[in-house]
Amino acid sequence: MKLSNINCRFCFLTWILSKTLDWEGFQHFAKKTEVGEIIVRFEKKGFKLKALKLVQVERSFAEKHYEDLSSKPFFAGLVEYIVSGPVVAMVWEGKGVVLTGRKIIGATKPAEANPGTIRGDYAIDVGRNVIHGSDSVESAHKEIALWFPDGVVEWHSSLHPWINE
Ligand SMILES: Nc1ncnc2c1ncn2[C@@H]1O[C@H](COP(=O)(O)OP(=O)(O)OP(=O)(O)O)[C@@H](O)[C@H]1O
Repeated sequence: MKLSNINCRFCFLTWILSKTLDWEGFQHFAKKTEVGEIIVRFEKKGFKLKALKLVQVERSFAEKHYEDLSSKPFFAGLVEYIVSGPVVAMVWEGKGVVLTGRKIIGATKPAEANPGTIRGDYAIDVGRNVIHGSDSVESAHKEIALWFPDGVVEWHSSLHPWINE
């Protein structure tokens, strides 16, 4: 499936980071933060899941993903965090999903994130803020191409007319 088939005005890439190094740790994290619960937040809103995978990210891949932040003092720690365990990468589609998705995720600093947002509910430290979301349609295009080079899944939801005007 070619990315050009997607209306990327509505594309959004997000992932959930594990907190510890091993799989057991990830399961603990998943239990603590309920990865499924996080997915449900996007589903309940009415967004459509277009791709999902669990991956152990290579350091070079993490550096590529965060290349725009390479001059930041926290860059090394950020890369360390993302490679420290498996990552759940997802593509969500829907009207305004980039903007709304970032509201669902909450402010970068969990202390400033409202309760009810993912970071407000599941995180404390900025360097462990659990989840990432593309900050613009342009970066969503870039990130989807990086994370899902084979494309995403095109499917039709029977709920579409009940959610969208
Ligand atoms: N001062 C900081 N100290 C440690 N880590 C930070 C700091 N600022 C940002 N980060 C980490 O770098 C990530 C990317 O920072 P950015 O400024 O792009 O924030 P963001 O757009 O809210 O986050 P994201 O792109 O991950 O959704 C943040 O999500 C956070 O994990």
